[in-house]
Amino acid sequence: MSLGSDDLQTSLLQHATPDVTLRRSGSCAVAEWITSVKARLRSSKNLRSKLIALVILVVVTVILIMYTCLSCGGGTQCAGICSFSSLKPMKLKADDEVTCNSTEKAFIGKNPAKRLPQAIIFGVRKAGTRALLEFLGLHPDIVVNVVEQHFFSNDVNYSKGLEYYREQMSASYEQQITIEKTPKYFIDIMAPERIYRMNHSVKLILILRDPVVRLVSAYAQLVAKNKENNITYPPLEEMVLDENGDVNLDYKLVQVSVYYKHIIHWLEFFDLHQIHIVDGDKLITDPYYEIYEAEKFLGVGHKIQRDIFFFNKTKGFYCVRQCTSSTSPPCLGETKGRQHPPVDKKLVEKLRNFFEDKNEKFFQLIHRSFNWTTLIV
Ligand SMILES: Nc1ncnc2c1ncn2[C@@H]1O[C@H](COP(=O)(O)OS(=O)(=O)O)[C@@H](OP(=O)(O)O)[C@H]1O
Repeated sequence: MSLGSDDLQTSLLQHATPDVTLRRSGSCAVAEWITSVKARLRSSKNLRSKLIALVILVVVTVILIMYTCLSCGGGTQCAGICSFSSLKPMKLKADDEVTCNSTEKAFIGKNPAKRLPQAIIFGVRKAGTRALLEFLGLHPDIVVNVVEQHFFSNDVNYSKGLEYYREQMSASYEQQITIEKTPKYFIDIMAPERIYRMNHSVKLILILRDPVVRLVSAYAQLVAKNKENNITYPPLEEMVLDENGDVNLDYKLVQVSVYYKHIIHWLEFFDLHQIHIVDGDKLITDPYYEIYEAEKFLGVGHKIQRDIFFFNKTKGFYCVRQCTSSTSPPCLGETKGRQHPPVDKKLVEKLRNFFEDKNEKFFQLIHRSFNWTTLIV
């Protein structure tokens, strides 16, 4: 059937009702509409009407895509055509000059009070726990406790009771959640049970990093701390290997990196779905993605936008344009992102071999695996 120019335009305009169509039956109706318009295009012999039809088709398709993306608001359901706008990792502009845009949280909430944390970042030390906490603290519905409490991992603190613990928390409003972080909890044998007793449905967050890189990071911290007191800390090789040249399991830094031994205790008390795992190596390269995943786990809305983060060349890490208080700087302090000492390749290989089966055991327990074989130490 051939349609005249006006007929074709009228017909196309009649079909150009994206709003109604979309609301009626979503993306299927949109696809149907596009197909029907394409069919009419094909059947028209008149060049002018074909051109007009094509222009209308393009304009309406663009409007439809914009409408769909705006109405899905950047959530997971937006993956696909809308992912360009929110989810895909995007390289951000390097920016060394940015200062922190101090926006004290303008809370409008009910019943300000100190509350026990509904979520705890319980480890792992040197995996990025501070960055994670600080970034989550940008969310208007999250209140973070900046001081590590060591409440569940320290008998003296624990004996002071939950009221004492609650008193240590920052005040929050009813709709907000409070988060505490103490990396030591992960390796503490008593912490899982004690936390379970406080709240068995607490949300737990565990940030992980390649165990070898983590070990070297912890070692760099010890070297730096000792240097402050004019003490020379022994070379890594000396600490990490025993007299036979095998990896020294008595060295605390090695023990912490044997993740499976620690997680076993947590899984005695908590379901895996209660533990959200953050990839600490990815938090360094793409903080937005990891924070977005944590927002989903915590059940707070998606508020921490990609453009809050910027890469600071001098620091070598992502920093934030927005900060929780007028005194907080955009980047984490100098104890975060230290220069690691050079480590002999053979030692790295030995450590990687040592951790291989231990990592495998850990992956089986958490039903997830990480590529911890290639990162530069
Ligand atoms: N954005 C940003 N800025 C600075 N540092 C960052 C960031 N994201 C992750 N990291 C990594 O965090 C590592 C320190 O981990 P923690 O905060 O868990 O350390 S601690 O256990 O609280 O001492 C720290 O380890 P080192 O690089 O070895 O110092 C960083 O690599």
